[in-house]
Amino acid sequence: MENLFQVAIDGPAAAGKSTVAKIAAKKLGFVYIDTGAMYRSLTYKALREKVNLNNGQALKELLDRTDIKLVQEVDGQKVYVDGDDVTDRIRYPDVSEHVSLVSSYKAVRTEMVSRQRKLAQSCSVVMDGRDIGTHVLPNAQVKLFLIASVEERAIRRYREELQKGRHPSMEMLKESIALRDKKDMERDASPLVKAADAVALDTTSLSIEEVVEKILHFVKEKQPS
Ligand SMILES: Nc1ncnc2c1ncn2[C@@H]1O[C@H](COP(=O)(O)OP(=O)(O)O)[C@@H](O)[C@H]1O
Ligand SMILES: Nc1ccn([C@@H]2O[C@H](COP(=O)(O)OP(=O)(O)O)[C@@H](O)[C@H]2O)c(=O)n1
Repeated sequence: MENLFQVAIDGPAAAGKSTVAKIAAKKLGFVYIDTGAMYRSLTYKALREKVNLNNGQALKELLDRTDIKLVQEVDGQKVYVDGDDVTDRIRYPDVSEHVSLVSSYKAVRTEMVSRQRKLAQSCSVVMDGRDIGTHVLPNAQVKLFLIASVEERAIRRYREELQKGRHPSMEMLKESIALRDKKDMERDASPLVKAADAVALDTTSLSIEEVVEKILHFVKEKQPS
């Protein structure tokens, strides 16, 4: 237990957190934990069950009867809600549009954080989100805060959407990314902010491989030889 290692990766939407976290975890033999997928899962279920998204207590009660599983499978990480594979569904625009509201409630966050800490109790992890370095894993040995210009982040999401056969408007993508960041930064309960001891990394002109290399370098520096 004492040798467990924690890498915390935070930052705004589409900065590349989950992409590099996934690759770094694989290279390190650590477990990758996508906390955004957990908030997205609750949002998806709340929309499906028509729960009032302005009622934090109702959302917390919904969470109490919701099983969320992050499972590493051969073809990538899958997300299951009450046994159903929702991996793709939780990335749809309706979920993206409402997830910042759902994740703004303290009662919801307290339960999510407790689940996230449990997941990190028995194995070394790379965990990404908005409050990992500041709140979920305050003692993580490596903390990174990934940033990139909003233009670059919109382009990255645009390319991703094209690959999925969708053709979104670049302006709308930019707007929705900027709006989600604003909501995440302005909420009262553990807002998106760089932890004082996190390293800020601007990935605007870095490749995925370069960012992963930097993460591995920081881990190596902190790992006892
Ligand atoms: N350094 C990078 N350079 C170029 N594209 C990147 C980089 N990092 C991530 N991407 C791409 O940007 C998109 C958003 O990345 P993602 O990991 O989903 O971001 P986040 O988890 O921060 O929201 C993905 O399509 C990913 O392949
Ligand atoms: N630790 C976390 C992770 C995500 N979230 C919320 O969940 C949303 C979706 O997170 P995500 O990581 O899937 O977002 P993307 O940047 O991948 O689109 C964020 O915009 C936050 O509102 C959070 O509040 N705290």
